[in-house]
Amino acid sequence: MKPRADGSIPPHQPNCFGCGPENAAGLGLNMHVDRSRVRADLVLDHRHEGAPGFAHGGVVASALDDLFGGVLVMLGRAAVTANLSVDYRAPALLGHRLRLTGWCARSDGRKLHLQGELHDAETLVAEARALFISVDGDHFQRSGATMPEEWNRWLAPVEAELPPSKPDI
Ligand SMILES: CCCCCCCCCCCCCCCC(=O)SCCNC(=O)CCNC(=O)[C@H](O)C(C)(C)COP(=O)(O)OP(=O)(O)OC[C@H]1O[C@@H](n2cnc3c(N)ncnc32)[C@H](O)[C@@H]1OP(=O)(O)O
Repeated sequence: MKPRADGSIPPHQPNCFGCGPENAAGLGLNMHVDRSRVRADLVLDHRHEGAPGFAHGGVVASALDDLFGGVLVMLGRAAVTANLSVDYRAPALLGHRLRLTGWCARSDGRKLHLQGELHDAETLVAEARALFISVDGDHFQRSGATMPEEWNRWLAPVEAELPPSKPDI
């Protein structure tokens, strides 16, 4: 799996909660590569509500987690979330166009240190840091589900160091 020629990132799989077009309960993220970052717009609605008019914090975390899954596609690394930390800076308002941005801050063997932000126009709504750990095909075989064909090309262990993304572009 890799970004398409136009920079858009294909869904992880059709039923992915974050980006799968066939998941009626999903967030429907459409991600794309912008230089060394991944971006996506997100509009949340009453299905995602916590306090009245505000998005549930877990939904915000899910969106950032799946965005990091888009960074994996950009990097060409199969990995899973080991740790996800979110700082909520302002309420995420339902019906607003929110912008997600994610990038790889650094890597260390199997460890990928990813960072992301959620903005509402100029307002910083949330920022996240995550540790992802590279995995191979055996990790995903544990579910017993059929893997998408294109995942097979991803699922070789990768130990090589990745260059850090550029400081801020
Ligand atoms: C073809 C396309 C394929 C696409 C493929 C893409 C992926 C797929 C996308 C699906 C869409 C994405 C959506 C968003 C991403 C999810 O949502 S992923 C789902 C949520 N995450 C999980 O289910 C992961 C569950 N956890 C695990 O399976 C295992 O704990 C892990 C993370 C694989 C690590 O286990 P392990 O391989 O046995 O490694 P382990 O030796 O424990 O740790 C390795 C190193 O990491 C450190 N470490 C591990 N966990 C932690 C932690 N929580 N905190 C700090 N350090 C830690 C260890 O200390 C160790 O450090 P060193 O001793 O080497 O210095």
